[in-house]
Amino acid sequence: MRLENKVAIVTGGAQGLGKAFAEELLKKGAKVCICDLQAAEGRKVVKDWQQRFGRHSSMFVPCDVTDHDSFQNVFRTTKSRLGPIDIVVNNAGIGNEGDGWQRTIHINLIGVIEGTRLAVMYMSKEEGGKGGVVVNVASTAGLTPVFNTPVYAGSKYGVVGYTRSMAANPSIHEVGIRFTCLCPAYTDTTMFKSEKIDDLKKVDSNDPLVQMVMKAGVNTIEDVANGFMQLVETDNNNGGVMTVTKYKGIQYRHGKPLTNKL
Ligand SMILES: NC(=O)C1=CN([C@@H]2O[C@H](COP(=O)(O)OP(=O)(O)OC[C@H]3O[C@@H](n4cnc5c(N)ncnc54)[C@H](O)[C@@H]3O)[C@@H](O)[C@H]2O)C=CC1
Ligand SMILES: CCCCC/C=C\C=C\C(=O)C/C=C\C/C=C\CCCC(=O)O
Repeated sequence: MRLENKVAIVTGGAQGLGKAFAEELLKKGAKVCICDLQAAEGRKVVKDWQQRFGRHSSMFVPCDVTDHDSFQNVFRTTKSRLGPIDIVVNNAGIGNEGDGWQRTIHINLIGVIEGTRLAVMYMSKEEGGKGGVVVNVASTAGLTPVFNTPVYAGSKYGVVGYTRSMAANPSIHEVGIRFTCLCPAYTDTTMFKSEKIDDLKKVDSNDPLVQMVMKAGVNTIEDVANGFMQLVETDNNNGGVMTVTKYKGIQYRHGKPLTNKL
């Protein structure tokens, strides 16, 4: 897909991976709407982008992806201000495990399903849209057991299964949307830093969590953004599940993408 003048929505785009994904799209000439719970940060980021990429390059809409009306408003506003939507990146995610674990499922899995359904409503050729690509951000925790975060891992397994099943639709050519899944391993963002692995390492470098992180390595944000851009720009990867790990780089999992005909 050529990105010049394409219109993208990135959820959870005020910081971390979502912000980096949006910025890479802007560098290639796309127009981007980021949405996020963090309104002040989101507005600040967009103000900077408008100076660097042009006044009409980007916009921020406050949104909680667990709130249907608020999420639908993002799609409505993006279409009316930037034009028909081509790319949807369902990236917003959290890692609550104890009290509040249900919110992890609501944001990480139900929020992604909600965003994908809205993408189909706005982008499907069967609904008068232009087609395009959906990137659902899961994790390697959606492909391999992670003992310390079972709810988070369960939410991400759900994202992988849901996305692959959407891609397996026999009428995919009429829909005209590629459904893809991005699965990074540990990546150096606020979410990862909140795990305080370095502190844990000082106390006990044999701790099983420390061992797991050391084995997997820690991606830079740029490593993952490179994989993201490859997923978006490659036209024949419907159903593709891409992992990005420090020790093996960018790989497609589950063998070949389900169909390469879109
Ligand atoms: N950092 C890591 O090690 C990895 C992260 N991921 C996934 O990548 C995605 C992005 O994570 P990071 O950038 O690391 O995290 P982050 O915590 O830096 O950024 C997440 C963003 O999502 C927003 N957000 C959270 N809940 C929201 C909601 N209900 N509605 C709208 N926005 C909401 C936050 O305000 C924040 O701006 C997540 O889905 C995460 O699970 C996947 C693998 C590894
Ligand atoms: C309560 C959950 C908080 C965790 C949030 C912090 C970081 C998120 C990281 C991930 O999503 C990645 C998680 C696990 C990776 C696990 C193993 C990597 C193995 C890679 C491989 O097998 O190739």
